[in-house]
Amino acid sequence: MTMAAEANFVADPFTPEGDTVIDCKVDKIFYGDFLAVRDSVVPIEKNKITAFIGPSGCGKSTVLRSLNRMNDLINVFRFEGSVMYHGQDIYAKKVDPVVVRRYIGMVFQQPNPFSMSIFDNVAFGLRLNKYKGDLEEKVQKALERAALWNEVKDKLKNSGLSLSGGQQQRLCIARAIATEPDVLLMDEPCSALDPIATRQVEELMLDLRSRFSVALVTHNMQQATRVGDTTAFFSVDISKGGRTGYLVEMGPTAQVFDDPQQQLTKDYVAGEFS
Ligand SMILES: Nc1ncnc2c1ncn2[C@@H]1O[C@H](COP(=O)(O)OP(=O)(O)OP(=O)(O)O)[C@@H](O)[C@H]1O
Repeated sequence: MTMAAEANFVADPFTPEGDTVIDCKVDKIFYGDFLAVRDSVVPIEKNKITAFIGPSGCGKSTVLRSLNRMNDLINVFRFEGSVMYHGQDIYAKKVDPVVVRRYIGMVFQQPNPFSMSIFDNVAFGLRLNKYKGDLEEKVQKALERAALWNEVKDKLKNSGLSLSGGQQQRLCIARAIATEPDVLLMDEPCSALDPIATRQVEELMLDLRSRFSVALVTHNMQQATRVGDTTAFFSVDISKGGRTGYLVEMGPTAQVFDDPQQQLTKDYVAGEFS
């Protein structure tokens, strides 16, 4: 693809075969005057893992964080387009972003347990939501689903910060799923973990897929092929002197990696640029 073509390029929209939970259409995303992402249609499918890949600065995290209005916390952020969650526009005026995040939860790059006990970490969102049922049962279930229960069941009163990095990330996943969100956004959840902990979190993602729909930002192409059902490849358009991210290609992971439709995707998955 030539630079001139790249400047006007808009990816063919990907139409999944199954149900979608989020239909995201980015026209433009700005930070102040800076156009960070343009023209990207990114559906998130039900009970699948959608991996976002692409070179640094192409807007993967920006798009991911737009899916639950996490970027609203940045005052120069501006979103033009629509994010429909089960048909409801999450950017509509009457919508409370705190409620959006109850349905669309988030796990961050650095494990960030709160400075409180393992139990209280997992119970945090439930208490916030004034959960009236059996808290202990809920906490146990979330820790079991996060594949952490057996390692922590005898030390639930210990600080979450006393756990290893991989355990801390699974604790954060338990905290995120305890309130039973519908969608989990994961922003490079393994980048601070060693290979063994990474494997555990990847297996966990594959398990969680039966209950949740997952959107995952990853730098690691092998990770996208191991866990991604669908892959969205973004690139950065530098042709007009800016650095604007845009979607190049989206489809079933096997197709994006083995039979990419765009030359840019071919080069990227072949490791010819990063
Ligand atoms: N809070 C912010 N204020 C201003 N610009 C920002 C902000 N966050 C991100 N950007 C810019 O938006 C662009 C996209 O950033 P983003 O973090 O979404 O990319 P990314 O593909 O996730 O990158 P990486 O792989 O390096 O994490 C970059 O040029 C970045 O500098």
